[in-house]
Amino acid sequence: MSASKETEGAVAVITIRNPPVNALSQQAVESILKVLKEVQFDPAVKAIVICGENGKFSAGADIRTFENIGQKSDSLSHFLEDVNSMAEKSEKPVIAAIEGVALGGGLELALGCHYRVAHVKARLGLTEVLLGIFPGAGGTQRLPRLIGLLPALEMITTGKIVFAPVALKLGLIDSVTEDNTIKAAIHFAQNVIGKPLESRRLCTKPIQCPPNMETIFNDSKIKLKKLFHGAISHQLCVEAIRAAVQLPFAEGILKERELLFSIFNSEQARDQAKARQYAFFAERRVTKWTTPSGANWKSASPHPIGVAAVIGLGTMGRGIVVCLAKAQIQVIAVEQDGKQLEMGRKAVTKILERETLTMQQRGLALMSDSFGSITFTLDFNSLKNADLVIEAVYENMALKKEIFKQLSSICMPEAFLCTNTSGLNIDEIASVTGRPHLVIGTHFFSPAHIMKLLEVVRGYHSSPTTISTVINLSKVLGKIGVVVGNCPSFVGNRMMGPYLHQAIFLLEDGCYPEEVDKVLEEFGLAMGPFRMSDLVGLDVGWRSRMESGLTGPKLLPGALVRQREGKRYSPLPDILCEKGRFGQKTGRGWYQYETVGGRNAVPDPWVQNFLHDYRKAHTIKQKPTSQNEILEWCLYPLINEGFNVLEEEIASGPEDIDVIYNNGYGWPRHMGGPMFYASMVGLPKVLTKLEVFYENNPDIPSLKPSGLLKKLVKQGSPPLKEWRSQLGYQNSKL
Ligand SMILES: CC/C=C\C=C\CC(=O)SCCNC(=O)CCNC(=O)[C@H](O)C(C)(C)COP(=O)(O)OP(=O)(O)OC[C@H]1O[C@@H](n2cnc3c(N)ncnc32)[C@H](O)[C@@H]1OP(=O)(O)O
Repeated sequence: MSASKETEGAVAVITIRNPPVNALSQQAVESILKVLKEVQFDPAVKAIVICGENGKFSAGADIRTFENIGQKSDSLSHFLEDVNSMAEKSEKPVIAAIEGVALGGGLELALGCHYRVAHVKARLGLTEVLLGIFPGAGGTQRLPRLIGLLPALEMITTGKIVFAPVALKLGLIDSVTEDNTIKAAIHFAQNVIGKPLESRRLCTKPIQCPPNMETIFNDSKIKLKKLFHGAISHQLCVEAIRAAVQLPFAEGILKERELLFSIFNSEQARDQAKARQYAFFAERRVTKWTTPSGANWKSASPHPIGVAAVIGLGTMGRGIVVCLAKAQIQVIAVEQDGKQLEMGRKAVTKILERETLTMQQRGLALMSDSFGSITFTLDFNSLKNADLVIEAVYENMALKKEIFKQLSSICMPEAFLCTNTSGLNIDEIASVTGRPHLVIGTHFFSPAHIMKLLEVVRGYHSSPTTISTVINLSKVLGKIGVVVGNCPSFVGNRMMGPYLHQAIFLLEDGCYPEEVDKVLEEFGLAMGPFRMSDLVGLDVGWRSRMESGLTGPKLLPGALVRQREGKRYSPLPDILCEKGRFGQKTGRGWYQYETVGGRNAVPDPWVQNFLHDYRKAHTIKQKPTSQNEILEWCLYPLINEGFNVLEEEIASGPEDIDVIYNNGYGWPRHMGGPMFYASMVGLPKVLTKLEVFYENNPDIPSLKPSGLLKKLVKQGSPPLKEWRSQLGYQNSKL
């Protein structure tokens, strides 16, 4: 961990060294300061270049040192600001040579420099807000002075990262190079030696402000509240930028410091920051997968995938084709039916056109011919050329088995066979092939080209190489792959089950869909259970319940309306479906919509009357339910199922579950994920509540507290990072 100096003629090159990402620890900043002082006083040095070792400028503060967030991170920011200020005041030109990343404190350091030269592929951003803090080393004061109020407001409040070409357009950097960045920066430095520096010092620059600033700040706060559901740091960013506009630079720096300090002083803001930092490391932790049999990320090497095939061009298949093509993988897209194939081709082309436009807007000159080529075909035999096949037909075991039987004989013997399913048994599908070790589940989330999560479902026979290949593929696709075990509905949907049932029981007991949704959305979930069900389509669950005989023609005669095999059952969603209310797709569901396919959910008086009549018909007494009761009643059973999933070794650690929920189910990152949330609430409290719920509702088995939860409480509720050791897995490094 150091910064070193070399000289190239009259130019001193300071290199930050702290592998793997040149994070700015206390020691690293001390070292930069020391070398910077040294070169300031060296008469032979006429200009200074600052760069990072191994193609990365700096990923900002060392997040690992934030563990006990408080004064320490606060003073680290002040310290970095001292360095920034020294660079800014230097009488010799200081040039940041940005390769790879300049993020958070890394970009703040670059803003203290007089000039910035970046490699064309470099990424720049003030990402602090995504870790629950905000730029505290002058970033909120310098960025608006450099690129203007509105772009700075957007970058700082959302943590948006821009590529060098966009940064150049914004005026964030002065030059872009496709060649050696350090050499380009040295050359740049040589050209500016002796030129006046006053106009290059951001601390002296006025901010160009539009006249309606107050409206801009207020609108921004409202927008951020909706977007980030009550996360405090985003709001504070706006206040810091307001200070940049209203105060002289030095006072603005003091205000920035005061606001940052307020995060460390508020328990709620501190918890949100802890949760976000946990979520960051949890995403890295899940790449180091393990299975109960002892296979792990180190024990297998992934195979590269040059050609991938997708079978079925419905909504999921189309999205999967798009993400493979975007990753420049050659795709064979197969359909059974000519009309479906044509519709699929058109839909994929349309999405890729939109993606091209977005890429261009983001400064990535990626034209459609830079996507992997796609062959649309009805010919199943073309699958013989694929390294990996993803079957994405609808959820029907017989159909999937039929397809896998064919794949087994058509595909290369070493080809990997994946099934995109949200809950079917992988082993049953693998059993019809002659290569169960190469079969694995890939549960994509809709829309597949956008959602980051991929549940990678290991079957009993899936080999470590197969797991490793698909996890690697998920990274290539820009997704986060989480390895999970094979059980009905896997991890995410399995935990959703009790949550959705609980929400529906609340309707029987006196709540309305909009009331329940409001509580969960205020908690931070992207969508409450009823809006989400309307989006997914109520018919999906209805079909599956009919299939399993819970409702419809297969229901055994004499079954009670509100009970199945002695367990509480609510027929409410079945009745809605019988009335043709499938959600957004029919314009009616738990809500009403302005049109068929509309998205704006409006409370429906029909639903209210229907619930009223239903309660009356079943003589259910309406119970008043507080917001807190709604929250606990819905979330604690979801968490409880998470503990069951851990106990059964379906997920290998709490981080896996949290990554799944943060990236696939709209869980608010500033709440860390359901398991992290449970650890913050306190396991004894969750357990006690579940015990009371179960005692009062013995006909709801999902309320029965999980054995693992009880065990952890009995052991004195160890911190989350120790739960893994209770499962026989290696200890978490978090
Ligand atoms: C002196 C401080 C003064 C002011 C304070 C300012 C506040 C901040 O700067 S907050 C930090 C802001 N920085 C970020 O948000 C960047 C976070 N990192 C990333 O986004 C990515 O890691 C990446 C830099 C884009 C690299 O991505 P990738 O190539 O996919 O590799 P990863 O697997 O993500 O990371 C590799 C390895 O590095 C660890 N790591 C990354 N960033 C940091 C960091 N800032 N601090 C500490 N460690 C970091 C990451 O955990 C990985 O470690 P493993 O042990 O291999 O898992």
